[in-house]
Amino acid sequence: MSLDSFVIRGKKRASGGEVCSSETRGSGKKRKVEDVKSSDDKSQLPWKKLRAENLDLDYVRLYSKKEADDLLKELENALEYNTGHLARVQMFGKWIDIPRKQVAHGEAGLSYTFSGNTIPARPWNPALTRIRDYISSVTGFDFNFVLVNRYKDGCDYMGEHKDDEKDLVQGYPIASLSLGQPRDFYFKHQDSRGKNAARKIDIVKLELEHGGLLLMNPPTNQFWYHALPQRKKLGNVRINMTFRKMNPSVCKPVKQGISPK
Ligand SMILES: O=C(O)CCC(=O)C(=O)O
Ligand SMILES: [Fe+2]
Repeated sequence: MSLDSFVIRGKKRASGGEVCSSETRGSGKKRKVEDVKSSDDKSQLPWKKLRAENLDLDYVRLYSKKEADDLLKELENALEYNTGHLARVQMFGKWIDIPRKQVAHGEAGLSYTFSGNTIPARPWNPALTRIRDYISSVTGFDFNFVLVNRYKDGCDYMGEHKDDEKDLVQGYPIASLSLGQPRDFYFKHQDSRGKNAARKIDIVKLELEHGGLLLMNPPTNQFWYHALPQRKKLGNVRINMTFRKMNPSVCKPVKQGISPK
């Protein structure tokens, strides 16, 4: 893969669509991308390293087109997504339907709390287990939880957020595998958000390809927000899986029927 397909340089991309009002654009400056030496312990894959202040990412095209096509098909058949209250989040005190579909799988008893909601892990299925184990073998990190997001087309999106919740093991990478429609993805430093930003720090943009694996290494999620913006002209499905290491719940289960003293 060429460096140019990793770093989004221009405002408009060939695959880009209608510009949405919430879209954020960077300076378009090319950032430094280093090849990781083949002696690196992340296997012999052609990883690309992307660095900025307190941002540390690794990216590789993990699956071939044929492998990624087959996996996407398998997951489309195997996965069922959350509905009802599990498909809602709280934004500025209001409950809204998430603009995509979502489900979590993982070890029994694990759950993920974010934006006012708690998503319980369903058991691992064969496809997710295979993908998890392959990612562990090439990264050297093990994961006990995966959050799956399905974007039916370019209208579905994920807003700016940091994956820094308390139930994540601190100092551990998050491995994000994408299948289907390639989509733009960006990182914005917390000090450079909003009109009254304290600093001006370039946005880091990349394209997440079919079969592409992005490792978000610490301390990235402490300092940088990330988002998958709308691209309304894109019509195809995309599935993203973020493999995570979660702490087992530290809270004791609530006893039913006993009122607090
Ligand atoms: O779909 C994506 O690539 C973004 C996923 C993500 O940021 C998340 O699940 O926290
Ligand atoms: Fe995220």
